[in-house]
Amino acid sequence: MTKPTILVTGGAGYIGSHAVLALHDAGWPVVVADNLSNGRREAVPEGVPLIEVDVGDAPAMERLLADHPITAIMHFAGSIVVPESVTDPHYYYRNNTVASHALMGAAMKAGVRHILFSSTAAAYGAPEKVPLDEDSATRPINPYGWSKLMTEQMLRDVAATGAFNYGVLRYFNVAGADPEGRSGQASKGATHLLKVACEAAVGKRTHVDVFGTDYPTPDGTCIRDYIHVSDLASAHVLALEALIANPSESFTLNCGYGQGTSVLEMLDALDAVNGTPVKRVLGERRAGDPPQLVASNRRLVERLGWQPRFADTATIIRSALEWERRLPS
Ligand SMILES: NC(=O)c1ccc[n+]([C@@H]2O[C@H](COP(=O)([O-])OP(=O)(O)OC[C@H]3O[C@@H](n4cnc5c(N)ncnc54)[C@H](O)[C@@H]3O)[C@@H](O)[C@H]2O)c1
Ligand SMILES: O=c1ccn([C@@H]2O[C@H](COP(=O)(O)OP(=O)(O)O[C@H]3O[C@H](CO)[C@@H](O)[C@H](O)[C@H]3O)[C@@H](O)[C@H]2O)c(=O)[nH]1
Repeated sequence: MTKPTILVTGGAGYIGSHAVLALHDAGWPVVVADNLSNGRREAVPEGVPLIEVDVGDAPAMERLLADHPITAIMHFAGSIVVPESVTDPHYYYRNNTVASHALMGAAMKAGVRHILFSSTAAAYGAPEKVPLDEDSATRPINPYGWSKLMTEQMLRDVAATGAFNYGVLRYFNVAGADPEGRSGQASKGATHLLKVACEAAVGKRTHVDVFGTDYPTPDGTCIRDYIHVSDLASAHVLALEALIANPSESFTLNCGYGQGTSVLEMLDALDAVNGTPVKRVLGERRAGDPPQLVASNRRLVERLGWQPRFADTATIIRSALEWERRLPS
């Protein structure tokens, strides 16, 4: 039986492109909507239509949804850098919350039945204890987290009217690259720890700054739960199948492995994989960083039957490093 067509917003970006690969590999017809503000045309596989459009442009999205028979939307498009959200909150609310509102309106007009949304561990703020389950308090400490949490709330309220069902996936720190080398993180001026560290490891940067060494953690640096992007992509395919199979049910699920790694542990692990140490410069804290974020993934595993394949930190690092070596400067 032919599978229904899925619209992937932000499908030319890092995580979205891996979801497109996972969908494509599993035989789902896909259409990508991306304004290429941080995405790359080459990240979209041949044969997958890429429509260059801003998801906040409601009339344009209505036209797109009239032109393509879309059953479900995976909504990745948005702005992603926590400290940037602190310096330019207005932009973050516009590109994340307001644009999602516009997309939702277009989806309702077109009768789209399912929406899967990229949310974030930043919704939990600076939790006192980890691991975090989905019922943990949501008190963001930066505008990025709020911009996503507000979108979650809109989805919840609109879905309650019966317009569609939704899945909210709260990703913890996404890292690594497609094991087959077809995609990876490629944006210029990247700020994510492993990406920056891999750039330093292959000589594209001189060093890695360690932002803060006085956090209340064992080695003083922030702890995060790094999840391989391809394991996250497979969670998306399972979540999509669940939304379609149970149209009256919506869900919110953490996506992480439940293992915390500090900044220094990550850099040590990279040095071990790479064989030569990357220069570290210990510095001040960065704005908006919570000390630790670690997921409980019990609900994701139980509800979707998710089985991660790349949870080993060295595996994540190896894939990121291989991708970085092949990526032109
Ligand atoms: N990377 C992480 O660790 C992480 C963690 C939690 C949540 N997320 C969320 O996952 C999603 C994807 O993140 P990513 O890391 O792949 O980032 P990315 O920047 O690589 O991908 C985002 C894509 O969306 C596009 N885009 C941005 N604004 C748009 C708009 N208004 N209209 C159309 N396209 C637009 C960009 O061009 C880009 O291709 C984001 O919503 C992000 O908030 C990421
Ligand atoms: O050059 C760097 C970059 C980062 N860090 C630290 O490394 C940790 C992780 O930072 P980063 O990789 O930038 O990710 P986060 O700020 O934790 O945010 C990511 O992870 C969140 C979920 O936890 C997502 O919501 C965000 O979109 C995504 O950018 C933080 O303690 C940073 O201070 C450094 O010390 N040096």
